[in-house]
Amino acid sequence: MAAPRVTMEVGNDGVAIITLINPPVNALAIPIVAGLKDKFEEATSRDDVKAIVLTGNGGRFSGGFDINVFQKVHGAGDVSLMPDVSVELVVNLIEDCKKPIVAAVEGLALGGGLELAMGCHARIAAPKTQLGLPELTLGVIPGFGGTQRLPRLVGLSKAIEMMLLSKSITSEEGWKLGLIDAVVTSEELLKVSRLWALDIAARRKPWIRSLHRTDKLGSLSEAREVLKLARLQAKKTAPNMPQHQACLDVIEEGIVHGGYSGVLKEAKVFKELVMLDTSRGLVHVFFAQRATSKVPNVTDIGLKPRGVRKVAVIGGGLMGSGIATAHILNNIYVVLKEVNSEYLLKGIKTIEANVRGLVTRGKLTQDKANNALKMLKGVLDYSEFKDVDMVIEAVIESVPLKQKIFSELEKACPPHCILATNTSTIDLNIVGEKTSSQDRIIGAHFFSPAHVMPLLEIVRTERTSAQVILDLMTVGKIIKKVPVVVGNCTGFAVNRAFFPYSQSARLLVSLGVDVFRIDSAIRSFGLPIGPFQLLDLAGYGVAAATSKEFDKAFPDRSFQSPLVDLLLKSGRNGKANGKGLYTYEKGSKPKPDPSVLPIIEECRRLSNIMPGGKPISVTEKEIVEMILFPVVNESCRVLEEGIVVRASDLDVASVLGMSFPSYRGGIVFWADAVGANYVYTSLKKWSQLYGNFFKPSRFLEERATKGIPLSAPVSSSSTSRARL
Ligand SMILES: C[C@H](O)CC(=O)SCCNC(=O)CCNC(=O)[C@H](O)C(C)(C)COP(=O)(O)OP(=O)(O)OC[C@H]1O[C@@H](n2cnc3c(N)ncnc32)[C@H](O)[C@@H]1OP(=O)(O)O
Repeated sequence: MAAPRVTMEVGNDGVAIITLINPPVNALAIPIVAGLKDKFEEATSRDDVKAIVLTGNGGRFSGGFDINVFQKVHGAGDVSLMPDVSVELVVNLIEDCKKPIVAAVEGLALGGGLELAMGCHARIAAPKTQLGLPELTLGVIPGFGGTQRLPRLVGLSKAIEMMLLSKSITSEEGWKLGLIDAVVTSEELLKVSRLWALDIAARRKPWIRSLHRTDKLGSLSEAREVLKLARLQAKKTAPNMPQHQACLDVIEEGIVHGGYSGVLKEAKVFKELVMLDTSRGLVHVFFAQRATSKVPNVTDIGLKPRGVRKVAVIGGGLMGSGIATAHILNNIYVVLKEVNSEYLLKGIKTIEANVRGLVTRGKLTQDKANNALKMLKGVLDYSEFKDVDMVIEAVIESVPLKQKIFSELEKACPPHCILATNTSTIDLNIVGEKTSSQDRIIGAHFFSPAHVMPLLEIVRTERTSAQVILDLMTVGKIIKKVPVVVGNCTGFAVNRAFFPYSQSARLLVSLGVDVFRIDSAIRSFGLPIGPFQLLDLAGYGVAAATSKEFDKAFPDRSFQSPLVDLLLKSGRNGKANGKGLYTYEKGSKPKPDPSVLPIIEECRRLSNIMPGGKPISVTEKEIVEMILFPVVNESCRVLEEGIVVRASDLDVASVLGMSFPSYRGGIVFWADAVGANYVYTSLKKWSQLYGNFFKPSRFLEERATKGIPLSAPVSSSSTSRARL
């Protein structure tokens, strides 16, 4: 790939076109920043240049500052690696330039890209250009003046919404708001921008420096009221993320003391934030998520994905209907098969409700909803299966039933058809045992609700063909999931790594720790709900069934708690029947139910593991560690066995599948930040006190004692090649 560069061409009309070239998104890498400074200096000093247009090569203006530099800053612990762009380039060379500068934007202008454009004196955009300041998702705030210029261009409330929610808008919306001066076709973009720049030079159009504007900010008291509300909101929605409050503080500085003062404070706060663990975690997740697209021997062997136009889903239960919804929403024709018309109707109704729910929440237009529902057909037999490209089986977890379905599918579907199962625990080799199509059998493990949760765990066996894996990865992306390819074992990567999560929580209860204190400690750590509220949500039947699978697969380290059985015996089934560890009333948050306390006492009596018969005393931090370190321990086994391609895949899977806080970078990244040796010594201590459940794995012990990070690659000789 050619080196990143900035070019300049001066036309006969006296307009210099400065172009960013750094495919694929024209990220503002250090050489690009240096190139921009050079070209703007040159254009300013040249007598033959009357005006300047700034644009990006290849149909994309810019995806923002080069996020690789953040990683370098994190690695070196040296913030001085960040160049001064905000004052030196955007204020001094662009906004204060004595020649007019117009940004010609197309495709996307995000982060630092949009900030460069806002420093220009006008912005012309091609249709549907994506405009946004998503820096908060990386743990920082906009750092090239965005916190100051965006409120001045679109108004304070809209700017806060765009920055705090990292929500981008289209160029059409941007034009209505005043961020964009004109929307023109892609073909006309440069022509119109050149003329616009010349018009500014000739004073036929206004020469506007965004930082100097105040007309959209409202009065000081109005602005303070908007900021106060935003602070309260951010406290609720992002309690553990410092960048939200920091962003509002910096905006306020500019409103009170003027835009330039805001720019200076922004640069200072940006440098503080980029060094925090929040930014380290979020930047790690950004790259980790993109790395999941690279699967050795699948995406690097020249295969081309085959189109998947028609998909059959077997089973219209909660999972099946969610999976069908995800496909029809993205224009893929779905045949939903059920065993009788009653179940089929129920499945179709669930899909309709899923789609309607998105319309009610403003996430889908009525038109798109109608079109999506047209892509669905319910059937009771296999006659429609003759031309499907993929089948996803989503029936109950029964081996004989799944085996029967797969041997029927082999006959009913065309030979190219992908045969996928949504099983969350059963070995895929067993599912496909009665077929001779092992190369087409693959796991498509969705997380509930399947049309909302972003993770798609793609499970391959040693016989699944690379083409089939690639095709499912491609469909996964089309239906807006993040596909993570994993190996075949009980629970695959996510449920396998996280099975100790609910078990350790139940073990703590048997040791005398309060159920609701455990949930609260886990919430404060950053998961949206604690393990017991999750248990209520999933239903006790599911919990009992999955526990059995893990007891069977890992008897040496599985903790068998009597809690779920006792709850079931008392007529409780969690949220589903409104009777769980919490009470559920319409319109109010779940409340701890004090009437479960006798059941918990009975559970402790039956477990009989409290040392000396007395509850153990633990801090909140110990609660979190006693629940999550066993997850780290199992993750180590997942890594050692080669169930995932790389450690960061498990980070992404934990964030997207288990809602592990993204700002902690995922389960393995977090464990490395805490320190493998600390995790190891803690587990060792607890295993001596409370038994084998906590016993450190060989992999953890080795890495901890040798001082090797858990995320460091596993040598191929120690990985079971059969899995990946
Ligand atoms: C000081 C400033 O205020 C700070 C900043 O500007 S921070 C940066 C703010 N910008 C962002 O957060 C945008 C991040 N990028 C994205 O959201 C998406 O990549 C996108 C919408 C631009 C494009 O999405 P899509 O077309 O799906 O491509 P995607 O696979 O994500 O990215 C393509 C490649 O570009 C890279 N890339 C994208 N944006 C990048 C950036 N800002 N810096 C470095 N690399 C970037 C990706 O890592 C990926 O690399 P790979 O092919 O080696 O894996």
